[in-house]
Formats: sequence, C-alpha cells, structure tokens
Amino acid sequence: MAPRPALISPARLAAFEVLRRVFEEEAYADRALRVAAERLDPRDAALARQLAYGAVQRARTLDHAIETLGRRPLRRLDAPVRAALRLGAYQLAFLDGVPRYAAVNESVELVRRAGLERAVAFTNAVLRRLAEGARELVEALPESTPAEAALRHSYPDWVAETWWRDLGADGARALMRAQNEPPETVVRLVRGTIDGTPDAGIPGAWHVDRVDGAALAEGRIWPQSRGSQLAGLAVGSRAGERVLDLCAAPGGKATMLAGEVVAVELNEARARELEDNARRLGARGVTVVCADGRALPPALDGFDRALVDAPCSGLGVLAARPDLRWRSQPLAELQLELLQAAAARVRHGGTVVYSVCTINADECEAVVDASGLAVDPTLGEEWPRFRHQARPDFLRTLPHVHGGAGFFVARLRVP
Ligand SMILES: C[S@@+](CC[C@H](N)C(=O)[O-])C[C@H]1O[C@@H](n2cnc3c(N)ncnc32)[C@H](O)[C@@H]1O
Repeated sequence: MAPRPALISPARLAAFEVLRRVFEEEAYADRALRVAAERLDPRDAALARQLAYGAVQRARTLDHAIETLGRRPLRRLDAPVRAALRLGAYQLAFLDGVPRYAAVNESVELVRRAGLERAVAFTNAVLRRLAEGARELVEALPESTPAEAALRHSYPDWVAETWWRDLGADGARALMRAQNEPPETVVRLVRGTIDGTPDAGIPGAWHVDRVDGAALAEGRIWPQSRGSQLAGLAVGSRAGERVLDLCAAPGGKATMLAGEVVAVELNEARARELEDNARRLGARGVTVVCADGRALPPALDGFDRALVDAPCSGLGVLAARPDLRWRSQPLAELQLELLQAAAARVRHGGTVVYSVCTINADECEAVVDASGLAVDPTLGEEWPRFRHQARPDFLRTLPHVHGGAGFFVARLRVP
C-alpha cells in the first residue's frame, strides 16, 4: 500500500506561499502574507506570520546551514525546494516547541505537492541532516567581524559594515539581534479610549497587543511606531500656521500636525490613500497635492514649517518588514534634494524637520550637514531621552536601546 501523504498545516502552507512570492516574485512579505493568511483563523495566521517572517528574515543564515549540511549550492535547487528547505530549516534552527517530524515531513510534502517528486528524497535527506545539526551550526557561527556577524544574524554585508562604522561592534551586534525580534505593536490614539498601555515617553502613543480593526476602520487609532510619532511631534506646528509635508503618504505624520497642512505625495495611488486616511482620521486641515516635492507649483510657498519625512533605506524598521533588508538601499541624494526643496518653500525664520526611518549616518547626519542649514538645538532639549549621543541636537531612536523602530529626526532653521 502506498504511504499516506502527510498533512500540511494551514500555517505552513501559507508561510510557504509567502516565501515563494517574496523570493520568486519580489513581493512584499506583509502583502503576500495578507493574501496567503486571509482565510486562516487567528492562531494559524499568527503562526504563518512567525514562520514566514522568520524564514524571510533569516534567509542568509538558513541558506548557509542548508548549503553546509546539504552539500549542494542553493542556486542549483528548484525554487520550491529552496522555499521548503528554508521553511524547515528555520523551524529546526530557531524555533522551540515545533516537533521535528512536523518541520521535516511537512516541508517534504510541500515539495511533493509542488510536483517535484524527483526532489523529494533529496529534500528529506537534507532536512534530516538539518534536524540533527542546524541549531548547533548556527549557534557556533562567529560574530567578531562585520562579515561574520552579517552571516550569523542574516544581514547583507553592507548593512553590518555600516552599523559597525556608526555604532561600534557591540552596538552593531545588539542592533542586529534586536531587529530579528518581533517588533512592538504601537498605535497613536486619535480619539476616544483604547485597551492598552500609554507609552511613558511619547504622548499619544499606546502599546497594544494587536491593532483593533474596528478602531482602525473608524479612525480612532493609527498604527505608528514611537519613532515615527516622535518625528511628527518634533514639527511642533500650531493652529493658524501653514505647514508643508513634502513626503506625506500614507499620512501618519500629516494627520498629527496642527495648522493648515499641505500634504505632498508623488505616487498617485498613495496620494489617494492619504486622502482617505486624512478623512477617516478627521484631519480636516490636510489638503493633499499629488506632485514631486522637488518641483512644486510656485503658489506653494512661504510656509511657517515643513516636514521632510524622506524615502530611505528603512534600516530602522527591518524588524517590521522582514524582506526589506534584502532590497534596501541608501537614498542620500534624493533626501538632500527634498530637504533643499522644502527649505526653499519655508519663510525666513521658519523650521524644517528632516526625518528618516533609518539609522546610518549617510542618510541622517550627512544629509543634514550637506544641506548647510542651521540646526535648531532646542529639539534635543525638548526630548532628552532620545538625544543622539554624538550629536545631541539631533534625535535618534535605536531599536536595541529604546525598543521599537529606529528613527532619525533633526529640526533645521531657515535663515
Ligand atoms: C517615508 S514615506 C512617508 C511616510 C509619511 N510621512 C507618514 O508618516 O505616513 C515617504 C513617501 O515619500 C514619497 N515620495 C518619494 N519621492 C517623492 C518625491 N520626489 N516627492 C514627493 N513624495 C515622494 C513616497 O511615495 C512615500 O510615500
């Protein structure tokens, strides 16, 4: 009698689909998961997320274990075999409480169901070797140089080298570890009350177990990291002022600003999304303009304040976006152009806040320095907890120091 095919749990099926979409179609992990986990109950959906995000995030370390123990270069394997091996290896090397037979047998079955019968015996053999040795292999990986730490903690070499340079070896290693952990869930309370704990350092920020879908739909909350809320608060706009938000969608910060806010967004679909969000959150002062922030219509001038929450490499939000580390790149040139464009539209004596969800000097301090604008030293005095150690006029949140996302914030004065 032929052996009965193993059952595959819905969570592993969904995680496998996410892995394939991320690495074969360059899909964003969060969007792929939303589709793959649509019909799962909350427990399975949470497990699918843990498996998919973990395997995407740890792909480099997992590939090393698979190649070492499988004795075959990963690039010579069919894509579904690679995905099944990564999923199995992640459970075997990094998760406690997952029965080995489930991690092994279900990954083998995923390969069979993908129509790759000829690869089943190989997959099975590699997974058995991983079950025996993957955890020890990963735990024994050294981390005394950027290249070693990048392999051990699963980051591209350039990210490890950048953090080594900016934060030193201990800081870089701690940051790498921190961004491999699930991120905290924080929302901004827009109105009403909420189940959760108010943050001690950022007024309006609440720590919650999960984002309440009904509260989100009714515009009572907005999921927003503490670092991101800090950047919005740093603008410090008041009623009656004219404020330019040059990179505004989806609107997390635009909708927290007082005054008449012109919210500029380049991408048309994102501009529409921003309009919807502003309406839902009751931000009546926000007017959306779909345009390139570097080429604004002449009438948009003479603002009291501006915010440039620029596109960036996102090195401060890698915990929340597991695939980002594999596609991330610094955008210093664009950032400088946007900062200069904003400053040109602010009246003499006004201020520009420059913020990015990244923590590498090239996109942070270096952009501010290159702009030639004077730094407003009162920002560091307003938020002493988040002062940048080396440059105390700037704010910087660090995942391994403050928890949550990494952000850089500077306030500049227009002469
Ligand atoms: C970091 S996100 C902004 C997040 C937003 N401030 C918030 O708090 O929700 C950067 C945004 O800038 C937009 N963008 C990129 N290049 C731009 C440009 N040249 N002009 C205006 N917006 C741009 C991107 O489409 C993206 O929506």
